[in-house]
Amino acid sequence: MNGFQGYRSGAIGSSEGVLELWHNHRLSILSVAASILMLILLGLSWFRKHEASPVILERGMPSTKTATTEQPPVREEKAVPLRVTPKETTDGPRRIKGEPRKPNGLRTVSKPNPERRIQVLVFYSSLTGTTEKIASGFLETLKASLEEQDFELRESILEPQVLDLAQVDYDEYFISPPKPEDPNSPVDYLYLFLLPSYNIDTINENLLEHLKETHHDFRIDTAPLSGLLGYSVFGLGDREGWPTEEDGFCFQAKEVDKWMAKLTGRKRAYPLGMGDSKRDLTERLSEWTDGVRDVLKLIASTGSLGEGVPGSGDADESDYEEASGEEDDDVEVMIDESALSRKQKKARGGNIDDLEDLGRIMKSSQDDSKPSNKAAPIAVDFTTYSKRSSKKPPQSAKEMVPKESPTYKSLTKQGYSIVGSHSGVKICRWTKSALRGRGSCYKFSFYGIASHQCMETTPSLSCSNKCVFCWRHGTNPVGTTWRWVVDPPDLIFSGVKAGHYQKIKMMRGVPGVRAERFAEAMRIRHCALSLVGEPIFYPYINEFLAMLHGERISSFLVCNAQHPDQLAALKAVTQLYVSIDASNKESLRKIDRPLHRDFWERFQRCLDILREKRFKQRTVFRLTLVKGFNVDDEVQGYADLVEKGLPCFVEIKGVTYCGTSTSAGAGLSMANVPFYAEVTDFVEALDAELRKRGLGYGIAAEHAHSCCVLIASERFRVDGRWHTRIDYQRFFELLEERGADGEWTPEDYMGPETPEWATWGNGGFDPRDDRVDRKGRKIEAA
Ligand SMILES: Cc1cc2nc3c(=O)[nH]c(=O)nc-3n(C[C@H](O)[C@H](O)[C@H](O)COP(=O)(O)O)c2cc1C
Ligand code: SF4
Repeated sequence: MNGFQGYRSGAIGSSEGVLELWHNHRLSILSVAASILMLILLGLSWFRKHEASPVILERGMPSTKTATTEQPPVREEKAVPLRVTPKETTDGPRRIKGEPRKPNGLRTVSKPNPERRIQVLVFYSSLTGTTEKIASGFLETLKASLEEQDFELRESILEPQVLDLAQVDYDEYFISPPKPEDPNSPVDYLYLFLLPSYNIDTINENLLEHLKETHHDFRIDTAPLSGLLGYSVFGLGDREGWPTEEDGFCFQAKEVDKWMAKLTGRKRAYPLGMGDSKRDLTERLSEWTDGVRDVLKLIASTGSLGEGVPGSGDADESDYEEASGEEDDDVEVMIDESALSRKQKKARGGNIDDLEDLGRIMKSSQDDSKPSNKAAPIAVDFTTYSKRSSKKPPQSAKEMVPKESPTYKSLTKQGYSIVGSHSGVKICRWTKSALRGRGSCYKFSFYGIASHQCMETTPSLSCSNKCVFCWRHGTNPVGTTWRWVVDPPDLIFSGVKAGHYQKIKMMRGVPGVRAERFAEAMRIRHCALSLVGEPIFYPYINEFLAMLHGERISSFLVCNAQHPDQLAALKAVTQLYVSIDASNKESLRKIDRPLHRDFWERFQRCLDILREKRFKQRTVFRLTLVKGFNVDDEVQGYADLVEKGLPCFVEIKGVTYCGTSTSAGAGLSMANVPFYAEVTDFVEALDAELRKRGLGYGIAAEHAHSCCVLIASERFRVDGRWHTRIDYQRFFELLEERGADGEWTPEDYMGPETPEWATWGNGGFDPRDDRVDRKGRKIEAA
């Protein structure tokens, strides 16, 4: 036991003893004297404690008796209010809970203070010597990488130090940040931990006990280490003895990470890393080291951890899932579309012919006075004009989503980054989930897409439908023609990538994000062109696709079956989707609310085109089931459409309800969301109908978690086993060998067998991940 533990329990015990004396005993001269003596001792211990926490006092931390409404200001961040909880009972100590305010989900980016130096402290513990060796190697790597930095950066970072947790005085480092030796030369600290796990009593237990006690100590702030610049933990373990995290793999590193999050007020600088000392330690450690190095550079150049989604450190480190405003991305969510602006309504009545007449010269409407961090828009008019109309083309075009428009505000509020004037990128719920080891979307189960390496984007936020289940929140531009300035594809490509990476980086401090997945996420491998809007509306979609493929990023493109000419002209994509939202004209009109008068003919033509493409590309029908709209009595109709288009796959998915007050405006409610059993009933009926017609389809896979089932053509069944996954490597090889117009078939890049857990009847949840409910609580396998 270390000296500190004795000291703490003694102090608290004394206070209770004194109270008892006062309240429960008749006073004798002796007891009064003893009490006075104890009060003096208690006072001294208070004094000692506060003296040991100079940063807290300096920053105006209130004592329990002098509660103020101020929180100590964290360096370069605003002072934050303290929440004072009312006394719950008349006895017991008064508790004051201080929590750093969540600054709108973002950490402030500030300027470094040239006066201050950064000190990296590497704490480690080691029983059998592995971590000790690792720690000194890590120190050398860190020092060497600092040597490579430019002079200014080097100057601001002091030589990193390694500290053995068996030797350090916890009071010195884990009640408040250490005091600098020279008060005139202030130092800010970054704590790094290299920690093996032991299921026996070791120094790790003492450390954890200390961290917990500090957090729960009513006399000091719950986050007394918030003065640190940040912290990060790397755990060492052994999968041979402790194969999974549930079995205890690296459990103490996880605990230290959790308690440090609370004590620092969510200053997790980099996700928790974990390595198996017998297998992947070197690889995992080197990923974590790279990440930590980048963060250190960021701190040295900006003075803070930069932008970040709030991490952890809430009172209960609750594995908090951002519930507010978080929808299932890439799943259909019901939103009120009735709130179209008058302008938009007017636009609907305007030109409604298709984009056929490309290539007229257009006068860019770019406002020169605007700060331009983007390349100039392409001076080409892609507007289509009615053949019947004698109207002259307009001489200028506007931006689709100008910065000052309500659409821009609405989209950015929903988490989109707007790139240029008509493109958007957003990280989806599944990307976040995969970063935290909580499962990827159905595209992983079916096609092998790891969600944390997937970018969801669109080069056109505008669309020519107003589907009742669309989640555009009623503000997106709609139109049948491209009436806007066109941004060049390279601008969009670099912009969406930057936007995506920036959003991934903001996940750095979120509890549960795994260092390994975080590192992998910094390389986009897939692109889902399925965000709001209609991607093939963008006149340079083929050029944009070529850029994706050039960086070996696969493309899943979803279109709304309203632009047959663009669909016909589309070059190779990894997987080509057409939304099939209804099986007949009336139903389609009701659900998609298309702007094109000849929407049904366009739809039919798209199916013909898809049929033609089926031996060249992986073609998919995407059905979104909305009860009361497109399910009842439509099985035959859908089977007709499958017979017409003969897609490689049919994805059937229940609509997702986003629960906003605006949903009702589109005439939808929770009652329109089918249960999974209803989805599977429909799938079985459709499957039976397709079999009856001898079309060669079968139910291949499912992802019950997102209410999605996959029917596949027998072309993707080999020796009785489904092969719905994709060989991405082969796809790129084919593209590179034969070009985007080259000849090959979808079977040429058919991937390995669909994993057993993903096949029909097995649920489709990756057993390596943890299933959690919406509150982040773990769901045990049935
Ligand atoms: C007695 C004992 C208990 C251990 N308990 C765990 C454990 O609960 N979880 C884990 O992941 N690894 C466990 N390990 C593995 C060690 O954490 C791992 O070997 C580590 O690399 C040892 O680091 P060190 O040599 O620096 O002490 C245990 C090892 C021993 C010898
Ligand atoms: S495909 Fe990509 S963008 Fe779409 S839900 Fe899955 S991970 Fe998200």
